Amino acid sequence: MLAVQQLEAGYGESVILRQVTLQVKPGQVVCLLGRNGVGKTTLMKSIMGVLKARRGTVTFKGNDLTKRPPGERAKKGIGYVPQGREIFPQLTVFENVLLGLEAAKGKKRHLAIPESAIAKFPVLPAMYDRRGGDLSGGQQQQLAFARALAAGPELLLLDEPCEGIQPSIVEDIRDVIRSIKSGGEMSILLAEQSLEFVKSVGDYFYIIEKGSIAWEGGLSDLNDEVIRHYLTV
Ligand SMILES: Nc1ncnc2c1ncn2[C@@H]1O[C@H](COP(=O)(O)OP(=O)(O)OP(=O)(O)O)[C@@H](O)[C@H]1O
Repeated sequence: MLAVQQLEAGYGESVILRQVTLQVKPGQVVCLLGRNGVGKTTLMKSIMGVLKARRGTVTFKGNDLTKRPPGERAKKGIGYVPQGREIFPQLTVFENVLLGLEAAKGKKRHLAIPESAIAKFPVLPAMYDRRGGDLSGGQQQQLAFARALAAGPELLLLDEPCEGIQPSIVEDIRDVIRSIKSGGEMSILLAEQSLEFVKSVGDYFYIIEKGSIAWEGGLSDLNDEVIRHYLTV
């Protein structure tokens, strides 16, 4: 479904990602692990097209999207929940969710937020008229998640969704990921620091070190030695 081949990306003079190759298959939850600053967010941005690839390719459902802008990737079915959430603080919760839908489907007169996106976050409708910026961090995370789901993506990029979030909302997010997974119709690429969390939802794991894939494997391969070697700080 998603194939990243030999990707190189960076900022200004500095090259951050080198020869990154990974795959996400239909229905899979694939996790990106790695210590702080190794390039997980840079990879997410490159897949979404927010950051241009310098070399290599990003292919989604057989289409080469490497040179395509983020809006076109969204229309093709890639949803993105960025690190730090990036909701619009001055807009209402409703408008924020609607923007996700518009981004992917184009402006239409009678856009309606799909029930399926909101049903996963039942706290949101009661907050529709509140400004996004007035929500707690956890509520904003749920809003960013719902905004991405509103577009009906086939692949969801989730960048550290649990970072700085209160435990009850982390549990909600875990439940949403599990329900998406059991639905089998969406794939997820998840960057997350919490090992406990990724182990509870992930099917396949990539560990990044200094901008390159240093290890990959299934849940049973992600043993204490691998964790000590690549992930312990
Ligand atoms: N806008 C930017 N301009 C220049 N350098 C950047 C920029 N964003 C990130 N970097 C650098 O790129 C490297 C990789 O950062 P990135 O945010 O991708 O790592 P990460 O694995 O997501 O880290 P974390 O887990 O802390 O979020 C870091 O050295 C960082 O300082």
